[in-house]
Amino acid sequence: MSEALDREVIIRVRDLVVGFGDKLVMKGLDLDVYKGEVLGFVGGSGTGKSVLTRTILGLVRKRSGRIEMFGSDIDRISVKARALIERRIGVMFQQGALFSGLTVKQNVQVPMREHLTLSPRLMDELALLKIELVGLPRDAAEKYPSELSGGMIKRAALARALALDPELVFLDEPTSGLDPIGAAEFDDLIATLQKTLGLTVFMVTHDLDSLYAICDRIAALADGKVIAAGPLPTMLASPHPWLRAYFHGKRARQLLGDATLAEAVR
Ligand SMILES: Nc1ncnc2c1ncn2[C@@H]1O[C@H](COP(=O)(O)OP(=O)(O)OP(=O)(O)O)[C@@H](O)[C@H]1O
Repeated sequence: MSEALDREVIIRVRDLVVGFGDKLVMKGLDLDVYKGEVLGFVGGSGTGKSVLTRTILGLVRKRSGRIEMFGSDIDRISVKARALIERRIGVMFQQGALFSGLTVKQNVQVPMREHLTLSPRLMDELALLKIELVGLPRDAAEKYPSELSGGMIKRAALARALALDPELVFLDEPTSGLDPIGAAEFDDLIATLQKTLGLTVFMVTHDLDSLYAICDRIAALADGKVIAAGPLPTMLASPHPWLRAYFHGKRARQLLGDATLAEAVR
């Protein structure tokens, strides 16, 4: 508790209500994301993980509630202040969402063009740095998304998310569609970048391996609310039926082993 009170909150969501027509997706949701952590955000299919991400990013309109980022209520700041906050954020959407008509380098330069005024040469150098940072070969820079493998597309999308040297990164199912080895390599990349760049990471994922391998805390969404949040042992010990099914199901047992799970709930 005192640890939580001491930590700087980068995203604070309070009493968030979001809906479409007469259907409510968020029903008074609260969430804190702390500076420097990797928060894994889980929930059943269609519970609203993407909607929450998009609402925090200002892409979906909320009905009520408060969203603060970097200490500012995003409804109460000027357009200029909002743009400054956007510069501190990187986003990797599901499936990469690269522009198919642009090369990898040009994709990485999109946020640079939007937010910075740089010479073409400097933009090229910066884009190449980001491309190397995510472990892509230099010659990937001139390739189009259709010429890349699934894993390379993810890396290119991550390079674009890092284009503006963000402090906070949103990753929407970063390892989906990758084979287990590719997914583990991508987890390692995220963990390394998070440590070396001091990033705060908000990661929506279905991938139990990622949760175990790289998340400092996990938050679970069900019925429009965060039903539990904390480090893995806290989540494993939760009596909530959805969490028990999720963390103690067959796949979890294969990953963690029965002994670890039994230890966690003792
Ligand atoms: N623009 C929209 N208009 C109407 N309903 C929407 C819209 N966007 C999302 N929804 C609905 O909101 C709910 C939550 O969707 P969301 O995509 O956030 O789920 P999710 O938890 O990310 O699911 P998954 O894990 O399958 O990606 C779903 O019922 C979806 O149909």
